[in-house]
Amino acid sequence: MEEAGRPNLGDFFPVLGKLDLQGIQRRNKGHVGKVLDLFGWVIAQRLRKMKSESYVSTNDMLDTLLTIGDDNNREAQMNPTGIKHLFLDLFVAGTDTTASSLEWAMAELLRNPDKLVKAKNELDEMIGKGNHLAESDIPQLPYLRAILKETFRLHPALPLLLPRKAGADVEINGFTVPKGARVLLNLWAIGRDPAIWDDPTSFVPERFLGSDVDAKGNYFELVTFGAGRRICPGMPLALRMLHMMLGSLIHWFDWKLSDGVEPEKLDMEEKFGIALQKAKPLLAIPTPI
Ligand code: HEM
Repeated sequence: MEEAGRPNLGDFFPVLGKLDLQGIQRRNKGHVGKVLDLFGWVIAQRLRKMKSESYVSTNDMLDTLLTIGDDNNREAQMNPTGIKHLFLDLFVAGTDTTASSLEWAMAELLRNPDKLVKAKNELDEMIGKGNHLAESDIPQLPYLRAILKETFRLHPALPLLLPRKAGADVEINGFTVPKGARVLLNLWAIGRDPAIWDDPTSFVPERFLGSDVDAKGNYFELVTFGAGRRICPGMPLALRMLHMMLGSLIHWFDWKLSDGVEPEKLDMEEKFGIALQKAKPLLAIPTPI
């Protein structure tokens, strides 16, 4: 992901694109090749196991896709090469985005201990100390949901979404976007626009309490996962995972920053790249409750 997000001269001067002067495409091919080899190995192992008579299906995603591949009556066919590339897509799109959103949420809570206490109290009240958080609890946890929305607003995992290309000349607000132009949507700036948000640089989950705004593509001020027919297909999984992981981290541990860092001094600098990551990884110490 880091390599793919490096500023590439070819993006600014398309005529230089094919020359790959910085070697970005060459290095990316190498990284992608390694990941594809790894998935290829996993698929080959599974196919070998599936041939054995004693094999009991796990019904996981790989088993399901391989079974679809065997079914000639289906319209959509999946062969191991297709599965390998599908896994690459999901792996690239789903790991850094989810991990960095969780890291930013934890960093904001450690920088704002009063919000952390509020989230902990909500979990204690709704789930009860010592009880595990379940997916079905998420609708009963408005403050936890508000924390994630506020994290998406300030720290969108893909701050410029994914690049688009105008299919035709389009006029928007008096500006002409010519056919073929690359269009980037600056979600980071929208999330901090004082014309839309009060006190935009502060972490205030409360702004989402009692508000209908969510990040599922219906409110253009918060399109963390994009919108429309190319909206992130991993959104339902990402939202479930993030609520479950963040809620469990808050519910099961007391947290403090390492090396005695004062909350207000926590470094929140961002690193340049496709995915918005913390420049300095968050160092925090959990104590089981
Ligand atoms: C916090 C977590 C995530 C965020 C913020 C996020 C955000 C996005 C965004 C903004 C897009 C581009 C949408 C557009 O073009 O308008 C996208 C595309 C995509 N995401 Fe996610 N995503 C996340 C997690 C995941 C997960 C967990 C998966 C899969 C396991 C996933 C799979 C994909 C794929 C395959 C695409 C490309 C879809 C296409 O080209 O049509 N994402 N995501």
